[in-house]
Amino acid sequence: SDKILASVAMLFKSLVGSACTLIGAATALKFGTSHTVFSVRKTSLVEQANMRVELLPALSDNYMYLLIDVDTKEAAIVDPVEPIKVVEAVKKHGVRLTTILTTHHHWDHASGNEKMVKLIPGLRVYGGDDRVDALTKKVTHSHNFKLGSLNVKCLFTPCHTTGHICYYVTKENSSEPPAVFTGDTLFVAGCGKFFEGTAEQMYKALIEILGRLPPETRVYCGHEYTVSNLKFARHVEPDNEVIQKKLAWAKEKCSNDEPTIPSTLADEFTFNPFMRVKEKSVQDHVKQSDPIETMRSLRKEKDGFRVPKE
Ligand SMILES: C[C@@H](O)C(=O)SC[C@H](NC(=O)CC[C@H](N)C(=O)O)C(=O)NCC(=O)O
Repeated sequence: SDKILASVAMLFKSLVGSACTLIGAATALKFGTSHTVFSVRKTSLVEQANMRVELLPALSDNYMYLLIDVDTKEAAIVDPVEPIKVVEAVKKHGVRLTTILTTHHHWDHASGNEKMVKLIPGLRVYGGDDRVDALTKKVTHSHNFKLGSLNVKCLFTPCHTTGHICYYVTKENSSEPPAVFTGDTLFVAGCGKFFEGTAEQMYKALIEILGRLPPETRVYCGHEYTVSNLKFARHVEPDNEVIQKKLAWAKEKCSNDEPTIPSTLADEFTFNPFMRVKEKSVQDHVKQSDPIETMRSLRKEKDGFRVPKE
């Protein structure tokens, strides 16, 4: 069952450790031995007149997102790895869930799809990869569809996985910020590992696709990695005060088991080293002068980076 799956995942991740998990230990519940500690992260709601996004923490550091079109009460769920939590949220909001938006095929994002379609038959399951469970609609770059009165545009961002899709959500004639669900392509202050792709692809995804969306676009990513990502960002740019401030803010959020999400694209360009590969300070750190080589070197360095405990 998904409860057993979630428990195994949490046990695994608690042994490995993740930034927020460790910081949240002060308010954490303890399960099993004294070595397996994880926090109970809070849900939170981002409310706009046109759309609502409920952040649903899942496993130890994943996020699922319930996206609601306020006008029609139609909803979509992004990466529903814990289906029971999703059904509860759908009931709480009194919305009609029609759609699953899958960012990529990894189990911690897509393994809830089968159960989700059993619980709510008829769901449309979007994704960009044949490996996505219960897929009903395989999409490619720039595929557009409606969720009630909202427009959803699929952005193909291969690298973490070959079929990764980000979902960009807008509402016509709205002055409110759009949203982008970035899965494991873009994290707050970081990016996904290049499991199935290259630095060239991640450069295209971060700088040429996501980076060209409106700067005010809200970024909803797949994991709560902000604190550990910012510690790496600080290592890359020790003199960047924006990073220091954002890290202090993120630590505070995590110690209260609150999310550091959403961020905005404009903000990412100020503290995310992988979005700052054109900056001299970042290039100097990795002794490169080309943005793509900088991306490659940064990723290699972060893969071996030991996150300081403080
Ligand atoms: C297979 C699936 O679990 C993932 O790809 S998760 C995303 C991946 N996370 C990790 O490797 C876990 C370590 C992580 N650094 C942490 O802070 O806990 C990933 O792409 N991470 C990005 C990174 O920069 O490490």
